[in-house]
Amino acid sequence: MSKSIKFYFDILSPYSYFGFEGITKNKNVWKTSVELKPFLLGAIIKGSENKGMPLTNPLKTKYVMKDLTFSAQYLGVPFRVPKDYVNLMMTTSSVIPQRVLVASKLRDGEAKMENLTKKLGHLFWAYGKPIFTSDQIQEVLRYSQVPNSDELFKLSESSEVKEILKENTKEALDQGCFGAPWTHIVDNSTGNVIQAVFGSDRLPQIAHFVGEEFKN
Ligand SMILES: N[C@@H](CCC(=O)N[C@@H](CS)C(=O)NCC(=O)O)C(=O)O
Repeated sequence: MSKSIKFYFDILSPYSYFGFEGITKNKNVWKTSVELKPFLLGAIIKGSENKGMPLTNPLKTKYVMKDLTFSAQYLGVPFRVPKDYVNLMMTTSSVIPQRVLVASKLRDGEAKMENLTKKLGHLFWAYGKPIFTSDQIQEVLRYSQVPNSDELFKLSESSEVKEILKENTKEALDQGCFGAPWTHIVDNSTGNVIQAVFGSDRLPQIAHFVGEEFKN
């Protein structure tokens, strides 16, 4: 059976950052096609009524703070736990950068969106540069030398882009999504999702399931 992969991610999610780095490192040598889909973690948490977010439980919070560094070191991904991490995660919306990524995919295609996601991911998760407000993202787009960045930002505010982001989020929610990153393995002959998977740490299993090798 021929299969393909859809990888849903949110730049505000550190595990999405790890998963994005992991899957993009491998996908170019895979026969299996991988589509990268920005979605909105906040809407996923709300839509799935996930009250068990790690950061609402002190023991889980303590665990996650260590697990992040532990995972980043294992994966060889540059990473620093941001200052005031818990508060940041609870109060920040990623809707602006996520719309910019949808706009980038729409205007410039998947490969350019992949590059931009990596840039944003590194700037925020490795260097602590904020990317969440209109001003912050516009500055970063200019600094990253994205062509016609003002036009791209304008496109990110269009109803077309807003709808795509909502649609991506709904696609995941419809398959039982409650967190990020989230992956669908699709049967190409029917278009049906045959397996939906939570977490960056499941990438080796996903690769195995589609008959590919996963390298860290
Ligand atoms: N073990 C997973 C953890 C992923 C994770 O905790 N993701 C957070 C967002 S950064 C989440 O969606 N949590 C929801 C939950 O745990 O219910 C991994 O290594 O990727």
